[in-house]
Amino acid sequence: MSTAPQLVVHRDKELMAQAAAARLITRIVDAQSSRGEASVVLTGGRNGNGLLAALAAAPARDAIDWSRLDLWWGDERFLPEGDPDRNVTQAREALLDAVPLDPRRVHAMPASDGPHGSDVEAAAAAYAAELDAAAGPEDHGPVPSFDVLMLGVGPDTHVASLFPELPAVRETERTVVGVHGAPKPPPTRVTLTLPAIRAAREVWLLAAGEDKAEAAAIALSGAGEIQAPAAGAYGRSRTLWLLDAAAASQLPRSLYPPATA
Ligand SMILES: O=C1O[C@H](COP(=O)(O)O)[C@@H](O)[C@H](O)[C@H]1O
Repeated sequence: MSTAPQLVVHRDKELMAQAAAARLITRIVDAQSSRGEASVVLTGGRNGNGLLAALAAAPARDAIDWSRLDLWWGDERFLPEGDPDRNVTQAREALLDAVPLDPRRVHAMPASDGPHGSDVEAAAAAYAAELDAAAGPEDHGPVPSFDVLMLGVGPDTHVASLFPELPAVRETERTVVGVHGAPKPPPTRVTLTLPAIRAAREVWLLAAGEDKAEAAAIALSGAGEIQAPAAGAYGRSRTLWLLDAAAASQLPRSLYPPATA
């Protein structure tokens, strides 16, 4: 069942990143208090990395028990380990290297020079198997019920590496697939599919900057998920769009909240 998107609009991208980081800290701490652990799916891109940098700078980050946090990725650029364009490399730089995570709980997607070599389908299948192994009987299928799954929204409405009209966004069975011919470099990627994304309790879509305004307006105005993948990303309990004023500037009046914070 889809949850209707809720919108929060902040003054600018810096404030959006700080507020989203504060929100994430609270969500992780709450999950760890009630279940003893938490799981979060990270996104790449400017907004996702901005959030991680804000989290690194937030004194309240110490409220998180980093050793009881599972980190997963929504997508990865299929490049060699340590490549500066890999989402995990950027996340390590922005935050992960500065906090005491349990390395066994950091579930990076395979690199193109890893055990599967350049076989992106094998890499995707391996990540799907890792997710399946982490899912428990209380989960709703072969993917854990992530507490929060974050997605940066691309200017073309892509989320994770689900680009408009490409086969990956049409996938209804597999939880992770290889992507060929992505319009944004690099062309070869690994991505969670929409069914895997929808296993999350909460899905947060991040959109800051003028170049995201059209995408946000299209995705939030009833577009189909094949043409606008962001429109198909929702969580089981909550779907939250975190925007800055520039990204919200083309939203229809009926959607735009009365006040910005
Ligand atoms: O390539 C990617 O792009 C999107 C959006 O990135 P942005 O820089 O336009 O915010 C990102 O969500 C995805 O994880 C990444 O691989």
